[in-house]
Formats: sequence, C-alpha cells, structure tokens
Amino acid sequence: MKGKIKNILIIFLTFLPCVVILELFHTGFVFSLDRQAKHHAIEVVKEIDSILDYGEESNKQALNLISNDHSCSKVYAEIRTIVARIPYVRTTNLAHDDKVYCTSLWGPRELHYDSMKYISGKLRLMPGSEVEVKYPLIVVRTKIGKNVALSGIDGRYIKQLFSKQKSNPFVISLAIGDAWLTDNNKFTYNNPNKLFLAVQRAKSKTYPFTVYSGFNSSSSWLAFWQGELFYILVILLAQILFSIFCWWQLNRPRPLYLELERAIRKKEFVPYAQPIVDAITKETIGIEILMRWKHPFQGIVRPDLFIPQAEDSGLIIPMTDLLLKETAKQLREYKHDLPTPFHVGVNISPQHCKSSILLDECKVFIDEVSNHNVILVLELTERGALEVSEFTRGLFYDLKMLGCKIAIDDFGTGHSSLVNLQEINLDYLKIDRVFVKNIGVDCTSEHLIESTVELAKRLSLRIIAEGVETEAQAEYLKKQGIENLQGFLFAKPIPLGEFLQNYNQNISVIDSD
Ligand SMILES: Nc1nc2c(ncn2[C@@H]2O[C@@H]3COP(=O)(O)O[C@H]4[C@@H](O)[C@H](n5cnc6c(=O)[nH]c(N)nc65)O[C@@H]4COP(=O)(O)O[C@H]3[C@H]2O)c(=O)[nH]1
Repeated sequence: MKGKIKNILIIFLTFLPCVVILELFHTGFVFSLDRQAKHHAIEVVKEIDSILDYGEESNKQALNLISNDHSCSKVYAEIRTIVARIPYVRTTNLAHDDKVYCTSLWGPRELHYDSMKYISGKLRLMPGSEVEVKYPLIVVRTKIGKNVALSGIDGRYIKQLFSKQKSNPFVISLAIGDAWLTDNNKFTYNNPNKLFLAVQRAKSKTYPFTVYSGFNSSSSWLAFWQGELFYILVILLAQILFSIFCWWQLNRPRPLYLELERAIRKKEFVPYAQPIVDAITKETIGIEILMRWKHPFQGIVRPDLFIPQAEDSGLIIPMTDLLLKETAKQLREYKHDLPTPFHVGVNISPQHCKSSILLDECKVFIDEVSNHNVILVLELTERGALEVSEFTRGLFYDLKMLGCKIAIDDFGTGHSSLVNLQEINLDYLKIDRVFVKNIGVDCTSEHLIESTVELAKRLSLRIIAEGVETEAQAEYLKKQGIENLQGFLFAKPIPLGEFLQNYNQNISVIDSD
C-alpha cells in the first residue's frame, strides 16, 4: 500500500512539472499563432491593396478618355488597350449616373448598375460576371463628378495570392461588406472562419475590405501537437528520464545507518504492546513493549530487520530513549485504568548498560508515568554479552533503587552466565520461545525448562515464558509453577495506544457488569 502511495507520489511529482511545462509551451504556441496570423493578414492586405491599385489606375486612365458626348465608339479601342496593358484588370467599363454605356469587352452597351452595392462607393465583391459566371469578381469603382469607371479584377488572382505560401499553415479569407471570398475562391455570405483557430484580421486603409487569417485546426492542442511534435517529444522524453531518476533516488537502497538516523529524527519508532498474563487466572498483569518502525513507504517494519544494525551502530540507545518517552506518554493517559502493579517490560541492549544515560531515561520514564504501580522491567537481551563491571553493578543498584526490575530475556539462548545472574541481582527470567515451542515435542526443551524453573526458585526469581501458542503449552508451563505467560495464545503485539484503549474498554464493561 505504502509502495503504491510512493509510486503515485513519484508519478504526481514528476508528471506535474511536465503538464505545467506543456501547458506553458502550449500557451506560448497559441500566442505565437495569434501573432503570426495577424502578421500574415497584414501582409496579404498590402498585396491586395497593390492589386486593387491597378484597378484604380485603369479606372483613372479610362476616365481621362471621356468626352462630353459620352461616346463609347471614340474611346472603346483605347480602353481595351488600357485593360491589355494593366496587370490583373480583366475589364474596365465607363458609366454615367447609374448607367454603364461603354465596356472594354463589348464596346458600346447600355447596362444598369447599382452604385449602392459598392462598399464606401469604392468596392464590390460579386459571385461572378456575365462572362465567367462561376468565378468571383472584385470591382473597383472610381467616380469623378457624374462619370464613373468600373474595373473588374478576377478573384483567381486573389486566390493565387492566398495560396502563394503553401507552407504557411494559415487560411486566408477576404471580406468586402457582407460578402466573403474564401481561400479556394468561393463566394459566400457565411463567415468561413468559424472552424479555424487564432483568427486575426487586418483592415485595408485604402479600400473597404478586411483580410482574415486563421489556423486550420479543430483544437489548439491538436495544432500544438502537429506543429511542435519534435519539442513535445523532447519534453516527454526528458520527463520520463526525470521520473526514472526520481524513482531510482527514492528506491535506491540507502545505508541502513542513515535511514535509522533519519527515522530517529522523524520519530518513526513506535511502541507495540503484547500482554503478559497470569498463568493461573489468565488476567493481564502487564505488557512487553516491542519496537516497530513506522516507515513512510515500507509500512511497519519488524524489529529483527533493523535492531541488529541499530545495536551495532549504537543507534539503539536514542531509539530506546524515543520508545521509552512515547510509552510513558501513552501510559500516563491511562494510568488510572491499569491493574496494580502493572508490569511494563522494555528491551534493553547490553551497550545501553555502559553509561548512566539509562538511569536518567528510566527516571524520566517513571516521572512521566507518575504512577508508582507501573513497574518498569528492563529486559536485558542476550544477543550481546553483558559485561558485568563495577560500573554496571552500580548502575543496576541505582536502577533497582529507582524501582526498576531487571529481567534476562531469551534465557538459555545467549551469553548470560550463572555468575552474571548472581551479580546483577535479577528479578525475572524470560524463557525463550524456542523452548516453549518444543514442549510435547522434544524432551530436551522440557528438561531445560524444568532446570530453569529449579534455578529460578533457588535464586528467588520469577519466570515469564514467551511464545506460548497453545493451551497445552500454557497448561504445561502452569504445572511447572511458571507464574507468567506471554504469546499469541493470548494476544499478538498491537500498537500500545490500541492496547490501552481496548484494555480500558474491557475494564469498563467488567465494571458495569
Ligand atoms: N512466533 C511467535 N512469536 C511470538 C509469540 N509471542 C511473542 N512473539 C514474538 O516474540 C518476540 C518477543 O520479544 P523478544 O524476545 O524480546 O525479541 C525481540 C527483541 O529481542 C527485539 N526487540 C524488539 N523491540 C526491541 C527494542 O525496543 N529494543 C531492543 N533492544 N530490542 C527489541 O526484537 C525481537 C523480536 O521482536 P518481535 O518481532 O516483536 O517478536 C516478539 C514477539 O512478537 C508467539 O506466540 N509466537
């Protein structure tokens, strides 16, 4: 579960910057699209202006030819020459009032035209002409007095202009009044830009038309993906490498020593409690405190995975201190609900007995619990040899004066010699679970238990048998005169807080009964 959380955390922490970077990049991309579209529209306006200028030029030259009698036959040939000479112009017509009377195409001809359809009196976009019905035409109108010249410019020239830069991703359209000329030379009254992105417009200062430029894509993200694929892939690749790096950093095995130091700083060592019961009544007379490492990613770590290293490095001392303080804090809350006396066994490593720190820590514990009925039992583990010196003798004397009791843990498996037992002035022997496990299976273990009981009687020591898992074991141990039992038969170790809460509730139920 914790591993899952770590992986989610890694994914979140590494992909979040990726999302942020892509979003920023995308915003920049859209911004640059707007800029490019605007620039493109302005450029196209300039070019259309220059094409329309030819229409205007043709109009001016034709107007210069007009005579007072408005005769077409006199000027017709010259108008044709003007049209032939001036680029882009397909036809130039002369009109008076609202009547066309001379065309470059057919010569004298009477036609009505509607000047109101010319935007600002200057420009009109038509769907087609008499000659080319299907091809839109832009007509430039020039008026001097009552004389008018009209020059038609083929929409195909504009189309060519739109598609001049094929590599350009923008789609161009031209609006004159409410008529539109699309990029593929289609005349329409519907705005063709609705489907495009980043649509920008530029107005001509000379003629009444507007050019629209938009990006041909249905979504800005799609356009971004298509336009910047290479950079997006580079960002994604960098992100994947970064994720792998983070994952490696978080998962690489750090020296256990450093991890333990960090865990002490973070107070990750917590007390679990396993009850010790009276062999006859089966009532709880106390608990053994067992250390657990509440690792942020690995969850609850068993002590045999870190205690040996903690003992070798000496870190077991601050770890035990942390455990004692936390235990005292939690016990204090429930001190009135505990049975009298209440046995609290705490594992102490041999190196802890080499300085008087232990005495100070026990004093702090007793003060914190502030309940004289709570008996602190120091269980000396047999993993390392306990060297009994002048100093340790003094230390144990002081500890006993303080009210602590001393037990030898895992008796029979380790280094304790009988001499030590005499010198330390012990209170308890804890029979290791390997012997209890073999009750009824192996006579040697039973003989060992019987000899331990004999020895304990002679030295006036109490015995606690660990690792009791079956009723038969409990019965056998009781018959041997062992006073206290501990094991999964009664309860497994659970967090101290939980144990105290359960215990308190059970007491309340019994009281109310
Ligand atoms: N199979 C089985 N096991 C049972 C049964 N009843 C109890 N146990 C386990 O036996 C161990 C008893 O503690 P220990 O002999 O002091 O042995 C402890 C003790 O030597 C050491 N340890 C635990 N906490 C501390 C600590 O705070 N300081 C030091 N120095 N050592 C500690 O780690 C050892 C292992 O502790 P745990 O894993 O908690 O294992 C505990 C407990 O969970 C049972 O019926 N069946």
